[in-house]
Amino acid sequence: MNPVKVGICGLGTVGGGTVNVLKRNAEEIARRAGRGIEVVQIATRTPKPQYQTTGITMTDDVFAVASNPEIDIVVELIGGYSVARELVLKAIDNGKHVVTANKALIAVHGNEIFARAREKGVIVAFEAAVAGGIPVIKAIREGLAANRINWLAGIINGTGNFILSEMREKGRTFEDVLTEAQALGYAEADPTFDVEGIDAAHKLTILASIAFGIPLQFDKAYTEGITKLTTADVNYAEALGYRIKHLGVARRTDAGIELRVHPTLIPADRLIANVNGVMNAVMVNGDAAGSTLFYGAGAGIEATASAVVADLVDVVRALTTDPTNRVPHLAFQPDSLSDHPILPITDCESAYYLRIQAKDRPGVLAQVASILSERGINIESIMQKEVEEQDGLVPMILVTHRVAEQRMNDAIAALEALNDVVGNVVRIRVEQLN
Ligand SMILES: NC(=O)c1ccc[n+]([C@@H]2O[C@H](COP(=O)([O-])OP(=O)(O)OC[C@H]3O[C@@H](n4cnc5c(N)ncnc54)[C@H](O)[C@@H]3O)[C@@H](O)[C@H]2O)c1
Ligand SMILES: N[C@@H](CCO)C(=O)O
Ligand code: NA
Repeated sequence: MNPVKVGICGLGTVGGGTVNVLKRNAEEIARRAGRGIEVVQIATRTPKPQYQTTGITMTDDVFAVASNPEIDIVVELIGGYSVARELVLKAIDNGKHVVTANKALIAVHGNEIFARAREKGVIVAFEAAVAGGIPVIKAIREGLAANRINWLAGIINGTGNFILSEMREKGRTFEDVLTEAQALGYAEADPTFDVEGIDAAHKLTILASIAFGIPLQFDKAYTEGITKLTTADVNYAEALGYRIKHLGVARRTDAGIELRVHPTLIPADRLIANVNGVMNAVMVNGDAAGSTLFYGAGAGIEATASAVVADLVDVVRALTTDPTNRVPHLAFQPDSLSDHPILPITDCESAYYLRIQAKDRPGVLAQVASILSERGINIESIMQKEVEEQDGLVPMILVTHRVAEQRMNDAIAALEALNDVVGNVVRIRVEQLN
């Protein structure tokens, strides 16, 4: 099948990431989508030579993309309200599907845009608009579709959370961290959107609509930023067992829906209180599922591109006439499954915690170390109890670097064969998960 043709408007942080991810993972993406996804045109005012655009038509006119008869899907990544609105409406009028990362646009003009899209029978997808790379829109819309959602609460601005985390952990100044967030591409074109809570309110507005089935009502959201927070309050909160986080909260009550963004004290031992840096997290409480928590990078080049490309895959799948291709049972199209082998455990790699019961004699440690080093196993840390346990045995605790299981099996057999080692070596695998 021919690839689906895509036009991208905006080659900044997210646009550049999208071009990169589409190119790097082209084959994997086509195996999932059922067709290739080809970028044929990019509109930008600021061409970026670092992105590979060979074979792609470049223009500075976003409306040329919306009118290009070759293009099936327009990706809006220019940001802002007015040109983006015109662009998206024009693309829809021309029968194109739209993918956007623009939460300001959806929160403020979404009702109008969706109505127009319904008239024209096209899809408008916006996973990247909320919490960057976290697929939270999909999770609420599809995964939690059975639930009456009671409330949701989230850290939904990466820049703000990055600033608060760096100020608390490293004592850096607000301005210093904001400048870094801008350099990393996290911040909005106007960073007051981030630090005054406007961006979070845009996202919360979208989440509330998806959670409760209400029209988008950004103008009703209460918005308070982080600019008035002081180090003193951060420290007092800490002393009381709390962390201060900038939260968006949407809660259903008998009287109506609470829609509010503001700094909030959260007990320090809650998972969401430990979400730091550019990471975002959204907690959703539904009557059937209870509380679920979605965590991941809330901003940044490829994290956001991940959500944009996922929306592209969704649109491509929706275009197929075969319903089984739209939701492939194993996420990849059935004729695209690969024969990559599953490894036997002996070929699997991990780090290891080892506990060795050794006789309290000089030279045992050297013997243990040489058995491991002969097999290329590096020791990360070692702990030997000073005091003898019963029977003159001293436990020796080691943590190793990653190594294939077979090699560790050989090493353990050699360790157990040492005269000064008694009984079996206890092994527990270690995963750093970072
Ligand atoms: N940066 C992030 O981490 C992130 C995450 C999620 C969502 N978003 C959203 O994605 C969108 C893009 O953000 P970004 O960070 O990539 O912005 P950016 O400023 O890095 O890039 C915007 C690009 O659009 C181009 N552009 C803007 N107006 C144009 C016009 N009228 N004609 C032609 N080109 C135009 C600019 O030249 C630039 O290449 C915004 O809506 C933003 O809110 C960003
Ligand atoms: N400026 C936004 C980008 C992601 O939406 C943030 O920092 O969260
Ligand atoms: Na998302």
